[in-house]
Amino acid sequence: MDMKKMAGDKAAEYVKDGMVVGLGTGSTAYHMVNAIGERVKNGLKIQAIPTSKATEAQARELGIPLLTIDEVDHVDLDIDGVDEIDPQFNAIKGGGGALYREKVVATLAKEVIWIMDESKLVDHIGAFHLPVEIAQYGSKQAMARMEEYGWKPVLRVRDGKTFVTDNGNYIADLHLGAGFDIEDVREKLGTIVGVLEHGLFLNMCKRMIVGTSSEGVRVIENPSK
Ligand SMILES: O=C(CO)[C@H](O)[C@H](O)COP(=O)(O)O
Repeated sequence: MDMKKMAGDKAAEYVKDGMVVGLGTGSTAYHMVNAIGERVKNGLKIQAIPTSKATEAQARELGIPLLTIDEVDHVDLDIDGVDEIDPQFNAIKGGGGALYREKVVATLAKEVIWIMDESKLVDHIGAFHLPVEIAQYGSKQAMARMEEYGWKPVLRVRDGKTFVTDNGNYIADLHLGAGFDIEDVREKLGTIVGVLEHGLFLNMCKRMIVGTSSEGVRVIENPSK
C-alpha cells in the first residue's frame, strides 16, 4: 500500500466520537480525510476544522460536518502532514502553502499527530526550504530584510504566477540547508515586519505516524508530550 495512505488511514483510527478534529492539508492528509469521511458515513460523530480551502472542499464532499474557525473554541485532535521532521520532533511544514491555517489549528489542539511517509524523517531539518508567509504589501521590503540576514528568499511561483495563499498572502521560501540554527532563524523572522507566520512547527506533536516500505506503519510517540 502507498506509504502516505498507510499513515493517513492509521491516523484516522485515533478520531473518536464527539471530537473537534483539525484536518490537515496535502497528499498525506488527503488520505486521512478520506478515511475519516468513510468513518463518518459509518456513523462517527465529529466536527472538523479544515486547514485549507482544498481540504474544506474535500471534507464537504465527503459529508464531514465542518466548523468555521470563528466557531471553534477548542480542537481535540489535529492531524496533518509534514515536509521534514527531526528526532526532536521539530518539523518544517508549508510545502503546500497552508502553513498559516495549519499553525492556527495545531496551536489550538490538545493533541497533534503528524503523518508522513518515511522520506520525511531527517536527522536535521533544513534541506527542505522553509516557507514563510508574508503580506503582499511590503513583500519586497520583507524579503530584503531576509537577504540582510544572509538568507536567500525565493518568492514562490506556481504555473508562472506568484503563488497566493488561501489568506491572500505570498510565500517566501528560505533555502537554509540542513542543520541551520533553528532558534536563531525563528527569532530573526519575528523581527521582520510583514512576516505573518513561518513553517517551523517545533516539538508540537504527541506522535508521528510514518508509512514505511519495510515495516508497515510506525507510530513514534513523543516522550516529552
Ligand atoms: O504543510 C503542508 C501543506 O502546507 C503539508 O502538510 C506538507 O507539505 C506535507 O505534504 P504532503 O503530505 O503532500 O507531502
